[in-house]
Amino acid sequence: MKPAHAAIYRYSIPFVRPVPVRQTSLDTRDGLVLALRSPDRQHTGLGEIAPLPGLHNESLDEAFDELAATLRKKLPETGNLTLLNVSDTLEERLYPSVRTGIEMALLNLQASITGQFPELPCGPEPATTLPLNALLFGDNATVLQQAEHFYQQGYRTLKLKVNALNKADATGQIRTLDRVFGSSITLRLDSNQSFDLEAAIRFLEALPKKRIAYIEEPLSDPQKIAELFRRSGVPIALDESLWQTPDLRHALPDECLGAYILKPSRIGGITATMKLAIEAEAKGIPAVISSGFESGISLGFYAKMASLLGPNPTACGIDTFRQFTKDILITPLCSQSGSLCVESIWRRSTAPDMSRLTCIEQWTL
Ligand SMILES: O=C(O)CCC(=O)c1ccccc1C(=O)O
Ligand SMILES: [Mg+2]
Repeated sequence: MKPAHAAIYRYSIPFVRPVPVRQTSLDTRDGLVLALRSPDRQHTGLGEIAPLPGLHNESLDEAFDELAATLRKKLPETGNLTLLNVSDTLEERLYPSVRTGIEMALLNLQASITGQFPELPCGPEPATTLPLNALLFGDNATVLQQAEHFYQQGYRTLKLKVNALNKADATGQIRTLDRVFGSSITLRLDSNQSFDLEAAIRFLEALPKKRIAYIEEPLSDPQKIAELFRRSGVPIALDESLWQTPDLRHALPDECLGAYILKPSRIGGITATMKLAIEAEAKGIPAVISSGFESGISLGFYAKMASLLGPNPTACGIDTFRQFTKDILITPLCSQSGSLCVESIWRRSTAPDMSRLTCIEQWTL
């Protein structure tokens, strides 16, 4: 299989409301879509390259330059691609967002040609539906309103953004959610490395701990994660640490780890993410496929990835499609009873509304 034509498109989608990332907040999501086409142009494979300010180090322009340079050097002839070998077809030093987009496009092109998405070699039975965690952020009234809305829709896993700077609000929000929904929900917290150790301990001590599955990246100094677990008993999920300090996970006792949060475009590709997911599950740690506010093109693909991990997946962090006023797909993604139907969501993700994409460069490879 060898792509013969390539095109790079650009998109810009407004968020429904400003989305907080690290120190700032964003009004629009900007990204690139790579389309690889077969020699007869009958088949197209799409991949998305969308570094997020505050999450990625590379800018969109830097990603574009590297992507264009990679395409100019020609993509290699490839045999039977799987999620575990697609990475071998590319050179090692690529930005994580660029690697993810090219791997996604190659796998989607092969899936279009063969008529089916490649399964994992010797993998478990795939899931057909995928539960999601609803994302909660904002002031007290907004968080409760959102939680009630999602609960009515069928969501049972809620992920709340908490920040050391307004921990009193977060504490109140979590206690309210516990009082209103009790044991019918599971709460996940994400502090994006905002607490120091002592503040995190005090924060967690004041919470209904039995309701909390884990806290993602509680500490500005992740080296103290084991101590935080020892002193609080709350399992810790790794997100930023997985790429900032990749060896840290091996130094932590398995029982302290609540999950690996896996954002392919930040981890550095489809293969790298699947390998980490398989590592986590082998240790009995949930692998939560998550996203960095990418478009439906990535989210449909990530749904496929998550489904390949087994028939009973943990709730995924790809509910972010609802943060867009209008996605770039012909048929936007939607959930049913708080879950995604994997096959139909992936099919939707392969059909963009071309009027929302601007072509910026194309090649015959
Ligand atoms: O995991 C989810 O449910 C949504 C994704 C999410 O929270 C996120 C989105 C963009 C940047 C960082 C993060 C994060 O998990 O920290
Ligand atoms: Mg996180």
